[in-house]
Amino acid sequence: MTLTTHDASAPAGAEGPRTGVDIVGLRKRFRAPDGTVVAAVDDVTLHLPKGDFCVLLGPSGCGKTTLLRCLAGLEHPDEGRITIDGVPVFGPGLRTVEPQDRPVGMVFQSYALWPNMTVADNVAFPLTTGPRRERMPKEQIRARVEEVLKIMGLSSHGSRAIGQLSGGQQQRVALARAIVAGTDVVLFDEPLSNIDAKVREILRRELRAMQQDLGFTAVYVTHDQAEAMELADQITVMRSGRVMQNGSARDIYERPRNRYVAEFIGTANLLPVTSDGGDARLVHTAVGPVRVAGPAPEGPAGAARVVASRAHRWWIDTAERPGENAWPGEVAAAVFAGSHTEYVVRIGETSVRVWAADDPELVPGRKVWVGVDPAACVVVLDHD
Ligand SMILES: Nc1ncnc2c1ncn2[C@@H]1O[C@H](COP(=O)(O)OP(=O)(O)OP(=O)(O)O)[C@@H](O)[C@H]1O
Repeated sequence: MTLTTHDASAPAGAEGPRTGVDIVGLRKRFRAPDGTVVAAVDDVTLHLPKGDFCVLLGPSGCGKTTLLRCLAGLEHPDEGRITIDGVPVFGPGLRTVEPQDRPVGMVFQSYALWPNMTVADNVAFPLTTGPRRERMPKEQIRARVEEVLKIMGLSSHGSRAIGQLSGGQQQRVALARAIVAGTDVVLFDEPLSNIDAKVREILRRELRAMQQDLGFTAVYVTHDQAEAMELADQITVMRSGRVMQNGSARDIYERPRNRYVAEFIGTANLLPVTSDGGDARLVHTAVGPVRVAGPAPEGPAGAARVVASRAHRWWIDTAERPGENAWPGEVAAAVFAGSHTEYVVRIGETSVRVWAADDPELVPGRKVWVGVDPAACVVVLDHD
């Protein structure tokens, strides 16, 4: 990465082969104080394409930070291989490459800035320490620091002390420091979670624009699905150290692989499949047959499956509307959520959630018809 903006007119291949980050069979276990062993990263194989914004997403404890720290060299994996932009940094028979020698920048949740140094000195730090020390003359460092401070909107703050900045500004300094050395990969560990909601939104948009402009590969850890959806070219959903699904935000949202992914991202109705019958596109559930779309799900024959559909793809009507994927029901609850109202509707013993425009007639006890577009119904595995 250079600190000029990305030249979209450059001929294909002018930047060399597209590599990015390759992780193969990576494992990292920890021993807890009580002696139990935790598989924080459990046989992870993953390709993070060069120039993409890749998000590692999952609940607390799923291993996303440990995986990121393995990439940074801050954690020593037990097994596997890591290659960053064609450079093997960890693998069998390989001398482990130390964090400062890896071609990565890193931004932490806690900013990790030097409080006694000025903004400019913090940003210059990666250029004045480690192996680059001899290579860059002072004047060039000053010019480079000015360039990144400008990108981050901090041009007039170079001589300030860190303590004189707001949280959002401090994180901008940390971002500037991560990109100053021109590394092609920048690792982010929940960088916006200490920043208040409004500033977080702005920084998120700026970060995405800056990443696209400069063209670096971003690997970004978060537990916030909205943040993941907004930022990512590729989302990796993790659970208990393992990758549950890897794909674009749209893939993950519209074609979740299993119940876990469907429930972790967005609001889904999950109807257990009681039998497939003969037609892969018409499955049987407790509410009756459901017409579904999409490819047949992976997994062994006979594995438990559920039909997943998003709450906003359902409709609700006080008029009778019999037909395919339509059922009579009764409103059990209505919760006003601003942009929509969530109606909980009982269909026999089963409850579904329907997100629809607020309607004062739809009160608990009201008889209604609900239904869902078959194109919005996919069959997914009930378990991992
Ligand atoms: N140094 C350590 N010693 C022992 N166990 C650890 C250590 N670091 C992480 N773990 C355990 O490994 C698992 C994964 O932790 P990790 O911090 O990678 O998860 P995470 O998904 O990033 O969670 P969070 O969002 O809370 O940071 C957890 O069970 C955690 O308790």
